[in-house]
Amino acid sequence: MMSVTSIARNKVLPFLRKSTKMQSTASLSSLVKLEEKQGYAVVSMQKTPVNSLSLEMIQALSQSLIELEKNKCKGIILTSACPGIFSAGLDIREMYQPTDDRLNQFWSSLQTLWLQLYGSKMATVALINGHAPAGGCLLAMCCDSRIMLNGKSKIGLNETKLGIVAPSWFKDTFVNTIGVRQSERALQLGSLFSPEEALKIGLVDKLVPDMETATAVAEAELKEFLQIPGMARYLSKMKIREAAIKDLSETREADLNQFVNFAKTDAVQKGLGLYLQSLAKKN
Ligand SMILES: CCCCC/C=C\C/C=C\CC/C=C/CC(=O)SCCNC(=O)CCNC(=O)[C@H](O)C(C)(C)COP(=O)(O)OP(=O)(O)OC[C@H]1O[C@@H](n2cnc3c(N)ncnc32)[C@H](O)[C@@H]1OP(=O)(O)O
Repeated sequence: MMSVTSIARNKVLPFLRKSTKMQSTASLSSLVKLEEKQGYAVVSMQKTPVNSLSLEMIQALSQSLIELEKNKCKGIILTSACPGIFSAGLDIREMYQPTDDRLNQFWSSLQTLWLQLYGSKMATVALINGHAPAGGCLLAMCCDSRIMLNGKSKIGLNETKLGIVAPSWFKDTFVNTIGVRQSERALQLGSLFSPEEALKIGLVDKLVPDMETATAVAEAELKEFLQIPGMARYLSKMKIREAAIKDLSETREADLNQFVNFAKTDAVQKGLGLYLQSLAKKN
């Protein structure tokens, strides 16, 4: 007879059967630092300067989650070692003038990472210690709780500002976090929120004034989640998330084709080129 655990796993984790070509652990460890603490781990993204999510970075995060779950880790704090930046989101250079093979691997790896983190059995807290636009915001929203450092940083799904569209599973994650009306408005406008605004709409759960407080608050938050019986906590989380997870699990190929076709259109390529130029001009 199947246990509750295996039923849950079969129901929401079918993506784990699909393997993507992974880099060796050694070559990925320079991008993500894992610090094991008592009963949990701190996962620090350390791809300078802005933790952009390149193919290698996405795979490094995926690999870290696989290893932590294999080691029966119960919870993580996801944060950044890059000053002032949580993550600048997807590496725009991966989408600009790409080769077909790399673009396919890039998107497929991102799908896998989302399925892993959004559907993780571990308790997950994002310590957002800097900017978190687009894919950076997505990573944070995959966690169970978000603690953000107060200050000048911004968080949100700003895709439309780049002339691109957040895919359905980004939208689903957003809606599950802040609700339909706020998502509809913010997705269209590509809104980036200050920490205070993000707190007000429920995009983050707590603000902290400095890093020392941030670490203590993130640890306390994680411990609160870990005090709940693990299976009850996980299955409750899945009640909210499983429809979105099932949807992407069943439509990965179509979602990949839609992304690749969309990303390669002249309009998108032109928009991404101009956006990259505008980032470079800043410096
Ligand atoms: C029709 C139906 C369609 C259905 C839909 C189908 C498919 C969907 C298709 C597409 C969806 C794709 C989804 C994308 C989500 C994303 O994540 S897109 C990325 C969005 N990210 C951003 O807009 C952030 C851009 N960066 C910044 O705003 C700033 O860099 C910062 C994060 C606020 C930090 O500022 P700071 O001043 O500290 O640093 P710099 O700006 O000087 O940057 C340093 C350095 O890093 C480079 N860089 C920054 N961000 C990125 C990035 N995201 N990717 C790659 N490179 C980045 C920047 O260019 C600088 O480089 P340098 O000049 O060489 O030093």
